[in-house]
Amino acid sequence: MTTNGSLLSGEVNLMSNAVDGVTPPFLDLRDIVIKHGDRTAVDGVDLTVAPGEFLALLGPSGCGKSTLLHVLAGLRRAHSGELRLNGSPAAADLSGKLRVGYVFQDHRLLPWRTVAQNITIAMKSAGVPKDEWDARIDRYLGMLRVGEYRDSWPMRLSGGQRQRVSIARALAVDPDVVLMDEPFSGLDEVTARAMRLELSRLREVSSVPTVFVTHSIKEALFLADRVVTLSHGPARVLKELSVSLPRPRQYEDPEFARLEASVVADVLKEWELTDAAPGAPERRAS
Ligand SMILES: Nc1ncnc2c1ncn2[C@@H]1O[C@H](COP(=O)(O)OP(=O)(O)OP(=O)(O)O)[C@@H](O)[C@H]1O
Repeated sequence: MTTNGSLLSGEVNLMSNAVDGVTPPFLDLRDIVIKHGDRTAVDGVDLTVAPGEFLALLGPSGCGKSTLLHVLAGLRRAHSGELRLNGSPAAADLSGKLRVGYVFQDHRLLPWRTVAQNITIAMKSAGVPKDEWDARIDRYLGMLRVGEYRDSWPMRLSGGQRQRVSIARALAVDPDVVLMDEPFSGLDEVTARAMRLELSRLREVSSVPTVFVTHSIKEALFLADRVVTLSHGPARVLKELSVSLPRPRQYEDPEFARLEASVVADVLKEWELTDAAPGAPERRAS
């Protein structure tokens, strides 16, 4: 780590860099600090994502989850810290080093393009060969059960259907990593539950490493292999929890309820004790 806020850059080897049979994390972030101007948004976060892992980043509104995701997406540089990709040092700026499938809170489909055209635009900019476009559109829309809307305008779809299309668009670029920023928080609870189930089902056929940002404890426990709980802003890691319950998970399962209660106890204690407003410039002394 350099002292001027930027990181040492290095060759990025996207192939596995296993040493002595031990596969390194796909992504390995150490002591990452991210600032907006002179305000610290992420304050020394350590985070790993294993190959094929579904990781949930759980934190309260404004704590810095999206900011962290933006660094993973290569949209923003870390101020300081160490970042590794498959065991090899990577620069603070991941831009162009990973093919990212990004799913936003809102669908971000262009209303003047059909569903298929929206997906085509993403594939084109990701460099997917043209002769694969049609097959991929059919495959991923089919996988998300919205194949019949291939040639529809986004405005003809429900909110849940639009989010299905935006997930299909993210997968169609054959991403190295999928980043999802509260993709179901704009949906009603019934639709959100259906979408979580859909995503859980998708994991059976797709093992792209995924980082899923949420402030919903239920959602994190329903979906993730591992839940990383963040503090009030500026974000610090409070706790990590591996979730080994079989899928699809049941909210009413006593073990699910027990895990939920333990996370609630952890986060409420921290979040309630923090009287600083979200995004306050400095973290509380602990
Ligand atoms: N471009 C920016 N310039 C200045 N401050 C910013 C910028 N983007 C975010 N922030 C601030 O950084 C802090 C973290 O924001 P961020 O969007 O990462 O939080 P979040 O946990 O994703 O919030 P939410 O769950 O509400 O989406 C907030 O205080 C926010 O106001």
